[in-house]
Amino acid sequence: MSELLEVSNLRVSLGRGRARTQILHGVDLSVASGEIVGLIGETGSGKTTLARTVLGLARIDSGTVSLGGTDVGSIPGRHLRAFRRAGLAQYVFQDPLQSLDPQLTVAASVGEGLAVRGGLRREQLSARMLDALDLVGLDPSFADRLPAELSGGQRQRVAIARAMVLEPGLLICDEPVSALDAASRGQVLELLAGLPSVRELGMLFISHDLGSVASITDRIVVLYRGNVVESGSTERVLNDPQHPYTRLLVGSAPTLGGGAADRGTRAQLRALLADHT
Ligand SMILES: Nc1ncnc2c1ncn2[C@@H]1O[C@H](COP(=O)(O)OP(=O)(O)OP(=O)(O)O)[C@@H](O)[C@H]1O
Repeated sequence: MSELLEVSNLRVSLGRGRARTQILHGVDLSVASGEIVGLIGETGSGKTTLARTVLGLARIDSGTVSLGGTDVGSIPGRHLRAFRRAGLAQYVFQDPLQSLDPQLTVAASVGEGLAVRGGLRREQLSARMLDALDLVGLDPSFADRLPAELSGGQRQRVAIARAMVLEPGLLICDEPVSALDAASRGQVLELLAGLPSVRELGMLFISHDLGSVASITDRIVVLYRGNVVESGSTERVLNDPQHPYTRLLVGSAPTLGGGAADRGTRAQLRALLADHT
């Protein structure tokens, strides 16, 4: 497996003037083609900021982000749009309605990125769009529907098709199943888990839900207040967490044997955490 994404000692600040705050404090992370890496951490730990930086949407203070061999931080501002349009990394949001225009049919939504990129004839565009629908398990009859006519799970499939049609090397999924009901959640997770074996793809899977993370990732990176406090194989991190914060997360996860850490234990871990950060 070759490294697709290589993040090294990344520091990023957000906000302006006096409100400017450092969010990422020297983050290291990599994703190889063919693997699914889970990025976990509580609200505000910097997961989305990291994802946005990879997409060229946040300015880098120092450190590097290399995506498919391109140094994202050194792309001149005037070329960033072209970089994003090339679609080497694609983003799947928690709420598919964020990426789907309610006025556009499924066909128009899925084909939009390709149309903007240009260079394809109408029939080629249509064939690629149908191919992407097939990839996510939707038959051609969905092409003429509007988002309002779809279930939550079907909408998320369309959002995934819209990303995959651009043949990205990296798919960043930010809480992709947390807005779905339990049945659709399982189906969409199964779909995502299978993508790297049918397309040349690496995936960064961001989630609070350790149950989902456990079911589809190869490796896990744990982010705490903008620092990577632990990383390793999914099995090792979940079965033998080393850092107190990871122990707290794993112990509190209902889907992993729920609340294994009782209140007393959590209080102890929180105290430990205070010493470790
Ligand atoms: N534009 C901004 N200006 C200043 N601070 C910001 C800005 N956007 C986000 N932040 C802050 O950066 C921190 C990290 O936010 P981020 O969204 O990356 O966290 P997260 O781990 O993805 O959280 P969540 O799980 O809730 O999505 C938070 O404290 C947030 O308040």
